[in-house]
Amino acid sequence: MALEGKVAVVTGAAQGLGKGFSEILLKNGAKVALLDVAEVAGKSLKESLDEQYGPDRTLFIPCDVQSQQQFKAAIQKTVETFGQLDIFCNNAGIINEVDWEKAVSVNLMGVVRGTYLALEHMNKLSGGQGGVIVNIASIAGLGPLLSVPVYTATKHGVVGFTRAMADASKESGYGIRFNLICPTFVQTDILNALQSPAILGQFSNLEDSTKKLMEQHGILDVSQVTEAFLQLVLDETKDGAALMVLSKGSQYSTFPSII
Ligand SMILES: NC(=O)C1=CN([C@@H]2O[C@H](COP(=O)(O)OP(=O)(O)OC[C@H]3O[C@@H](n4cnc5c(N)ncnc54)[C@H](O)[C@@H]3O)[C@@H](O)[C@H]2O)C=CC1
Ligand SMILES: CCCCC/C=C\C=C\C(=O)C/C=C\C/C=C\CCCC(=O)O
Repeated sequence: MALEGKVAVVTGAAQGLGKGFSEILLKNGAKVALLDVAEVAGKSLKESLDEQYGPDRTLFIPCDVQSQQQFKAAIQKTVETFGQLDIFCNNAGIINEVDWEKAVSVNLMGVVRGTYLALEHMNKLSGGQGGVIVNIASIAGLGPLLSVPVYTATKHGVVGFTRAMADASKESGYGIRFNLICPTFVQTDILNALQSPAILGQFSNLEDSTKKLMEQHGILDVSQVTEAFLQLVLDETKDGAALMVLSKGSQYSTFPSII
C-alpha cells in the first residue's frame, strides 16, 4: 500500500471530514493519531476503527487545537508511540460569527500552531524526515461567503499562511510539502450553523441567500473530499497547491502572480 509505514496526525478527526481523512489514510496503510476536543465521539471512533484495522493502527488523543500545551503533548505522544511523523492534517474548524474570536482562534491560530509544532518533528533542518502538511481551508478561503465573514477571513488566512509556508519550506529546505483543500459545502454537522442564530448572530437574516448558494454549488459527500485529500498527500509534484473540490469535480486554484 502507498502509505505503508507512514504516520499521520489529523485534527478534528472524531467526525465529518476529519474522520473521512483518517479513514482514507488507514485504508492506504498509514497509522493515524486522531486528535479532537470531542472525547466521547473520538473514543467511539477509535473503538470502531480498532475492529477494522486493529488497535495498533490508531491513537485517539483528546486535544483542543487552541491549547499549545495539549497540542504539543499530543504530537509528542504520537511520535513516541509510532516513532515518526510524516503527514499532518490541520482540519479542525468551526463556524461562530457571534464568538468570532473563538473562530479565529480555532480556524487560523490552531492551523498556525499545529503547523509550527509539526515542523519541530518533520523539518529536515531539525532532524526530521520531511513529509506533507495538508491544511483544510474552504472555497470560502478563495471567495466570500456572505453570512460568515469571520469564517471567510480565517479561511483566507489559512490559504495565505499555507502558500507562504510552502515557499519558505522550498527556499529553506525543510523537505515538507504544504497543500490546501478548498471544498465547497460538504454534508457534515457544520452545515447546522445555517439554522442557528446563536452561531450566525447579526448575519442570521442571510439564511435564504446562503441556501441559494448551496443550491447553486451543491452539497458534496465526505468521500468526494477525501479522494482529493489523498491525491495531495500522494502526489509528490504538488506543493503550494490549493485543490478546490466542487460538485463538478476537483480543480487546482490559480492565483495572481504579484511577488
Ligand atoms: N462541511 C463543509 O461544508 C466544509 C467544511 N470545511 C472545513 O472542513 C473542516 C472540518 O469540518 P467538518 O468536518 O465539516 O465539520 P464538523 O463540525 O463535522 O467536524 C469538526 C470537528 O472538529 C472538531 N473540533 C472543533 N473545534 C475543535 C478544537 N478546538 N480542537 C480540536 N478539534 C475541534 C469537532 O469536535 C469536530 O469533530 C473545517 O475546517 C471546516 O471549516 C471546509 C469547507 C466546507
Ligand atoms: C451560513 C453558513 C453556514 C452554512 C454553511 C456551512 C458550512 C460551510 C462551510 C464552508 O467552508 C463553506 C463552503 C462553501 C462556500 C461556498 C461558496 C462561497 C462563495 C465563494 C465564491 O463563489 O466566490
